Amino acid sequence: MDQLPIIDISPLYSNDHNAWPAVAEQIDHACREWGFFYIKGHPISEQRIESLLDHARHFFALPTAEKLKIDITRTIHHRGYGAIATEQLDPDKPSDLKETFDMGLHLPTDHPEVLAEKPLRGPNRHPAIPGWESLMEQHYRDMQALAQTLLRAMTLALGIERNFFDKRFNEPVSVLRMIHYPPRHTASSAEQQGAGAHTDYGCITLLYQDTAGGLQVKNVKGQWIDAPPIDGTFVVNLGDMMARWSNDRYRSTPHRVISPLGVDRYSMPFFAEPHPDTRIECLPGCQDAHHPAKYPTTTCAEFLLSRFADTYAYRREQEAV
Ligand SMILES: O=C(O)CCC(=O)C(=O)O
Ligand SMILES: [Fe+2]
Repeated sequence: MDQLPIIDISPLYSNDHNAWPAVAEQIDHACREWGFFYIKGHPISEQRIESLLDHARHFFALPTAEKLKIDITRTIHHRGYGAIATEQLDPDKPSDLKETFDMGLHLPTDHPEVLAEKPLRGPNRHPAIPGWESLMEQHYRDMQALAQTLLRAMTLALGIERNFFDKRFNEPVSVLRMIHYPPRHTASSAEQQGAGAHTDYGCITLLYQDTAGGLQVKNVKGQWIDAPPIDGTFVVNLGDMMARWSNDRYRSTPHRVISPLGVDRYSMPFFAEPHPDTRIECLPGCQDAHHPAKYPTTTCAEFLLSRFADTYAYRREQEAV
């Protein structure tokens, strides 16, 4: 148990639907054993990734005042720039040494859900970098499609209808994030983590990481193991909402990022989450007389908001007033 599985998902993109069960079985196994795996054979091109990395380097190198024009803490929509130490994923450690850019499904200001001030709904806030907005919006759509392909494969093992997730991921609250981890300069500052130990909140996360390394995953024995960068892959992991949905058949596994020594690190997670009103209740195939439903029903938005409040001090303050 010291190496994460690597799953070739290219059969999911062939016309031969007989090829699906073998991939679905590998995914199901990885979700039960690890809650973490790599995928290769996905349709996101290397050229796309290079372009995203160029844009990320450009954006994070801007003066702080410029980045703060889209400060995430000054909007109710949870989009834009999060400065260093905005998040503290591990409450027992210093705040995270990272800066972030978040975007979601763009809903215009006259959309009924935005007018009604529904949490997590709203317009995106992009920096004024030529080509940025179209690149990011296209990548958001492509990552959403990739996530839904994986979810469709998961339905085979979960014993639910093939379009179960597709129906619930209409107008999703998925988030595409770019992260810059500045280097720590001495080995003695190991306490300072890029991202403190945490589990993800949502359903399924698809992570691109560059070549710097530093991502670690807790295995079932409680040991931290490296999840090193592997060319052409995404790291996939499940979050707490999927653990609840599946009645803990699938694991939401703790992970963290050790700040890189002497180099910058860039990563891009895509957090796939359903429509905010989706009821998160034990899937029919995940309960029986011996395994009753463990968790009360919640909704996607209710659950995510409660978890955000744990991570962001500014959100706790907003809720207190
Ligand atoms: O940057 C990474 O490699 C992981 C980030 C992460 O775990 C998160 O943002 O939830
Ligand atoms: Fe995470």
